[in-house]
Amino acid sequence: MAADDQDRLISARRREDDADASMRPQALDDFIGQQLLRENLGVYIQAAKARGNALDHVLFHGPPGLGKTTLAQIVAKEMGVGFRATSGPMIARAGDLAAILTNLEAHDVLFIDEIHRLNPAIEEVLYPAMEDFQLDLIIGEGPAARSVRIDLHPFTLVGATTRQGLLTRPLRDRFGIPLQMKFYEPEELEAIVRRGASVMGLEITADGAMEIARRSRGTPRVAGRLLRRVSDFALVAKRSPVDRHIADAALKRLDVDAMGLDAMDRKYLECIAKHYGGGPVGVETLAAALSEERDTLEEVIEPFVIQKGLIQRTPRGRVLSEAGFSHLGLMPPRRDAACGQFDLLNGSEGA
Ligand SMILES: Nc1ncnc2c1ncn2[C@@H]1O[C@H](COP(=O)(O)OP(=O)(O)OP(=O)(O)O)[C@@H](O)[C@H]1O
Ligand SMILES: [Mg+2]
Repeated sequence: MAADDQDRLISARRREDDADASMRPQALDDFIGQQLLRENLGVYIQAAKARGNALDHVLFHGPPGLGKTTLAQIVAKEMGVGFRATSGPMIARAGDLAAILTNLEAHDVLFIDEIHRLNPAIEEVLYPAMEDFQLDLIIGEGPAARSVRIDLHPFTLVGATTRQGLLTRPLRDRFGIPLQMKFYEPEELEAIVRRGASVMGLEITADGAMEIARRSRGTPRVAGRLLRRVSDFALVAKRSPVDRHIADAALKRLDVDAMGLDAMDRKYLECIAKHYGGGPVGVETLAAALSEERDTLEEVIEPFVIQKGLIQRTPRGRVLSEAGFSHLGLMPPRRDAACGQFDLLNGSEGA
């Protein structure tokens, strides 16, 4: 992991700090944004409760910081059941999973974060547990080994992943309710910023909240962090309420640009523009050039810059779009229509 990863607002590494926890909405109705997903989930929960069943297994997938963990907790609260949380890399042995599963009460939610990082041997144990609420365990070793079957209470597995593509097919297929999280609209983030400000007891104007919202990478976690930093600048500068000017000044000092890209995002775009003539360039090459992990590029940086149309992912690698060049203040090179390559006319240094 690169040294400057510590300074990033979001990263591939988990960071559920206390500040995050205090801002978590507690009920489906308090959860802002993801409207369709939220409405559908509400229906499934209501129906499961009406039937007296455990909710079917739910998989949340999408970029970091969009509210997967928050929604998992809300599912348990709305169902009125217990909540147990673990993560893929934390479950080292089949016995660990067995201990967790046998301790669940009827209809409980078991939350497995980073479920794409589950060890394959443990996934095998999970399949019958998810499908038939049964656990098949091998006890003992060698000729004395025998298998035992344990019945489990019906439970709901809630999985979260930033990389749906890395989930094995059999695991993915066992989730009755796969839900994709999307980046948030500025208006939704504005509401989240206002709500956060009121939790913090901070006065903020509508345009101040909107300024932070627009520059939050479509991500509530980023909005929360930017709000806390802006609040620090405002406090020290003795400025209240927080308005657009103080927000803008603070965000500039945090090196967050008008579109919400941070220094690392821009370094990524500049690398493609200046060292690879706008691409195509493979993700491994980029990761090496930037001294970043490939996962960080794919999970954290690329989803947002792709959504913004700044780069395109092609079979031959990443390509900076015209919008990407102009965001960097560079002239987009002329594209050779025949092969879809950029030619290195202006300013680009080439590889
Ligand atoms: N819709 C929302 N409304 C208000 N706050 C939100 C919303 N979604 C997320 N948050 C806040 O954003 C922060 C991050 O959310 P959460 O931890 O649920 O994200 P995540 O998708 O689980 O991220 P990761 O993939 O990194 O685990 C939390 O502080 C949470 O309170
Ligand atoms: Mg999470």
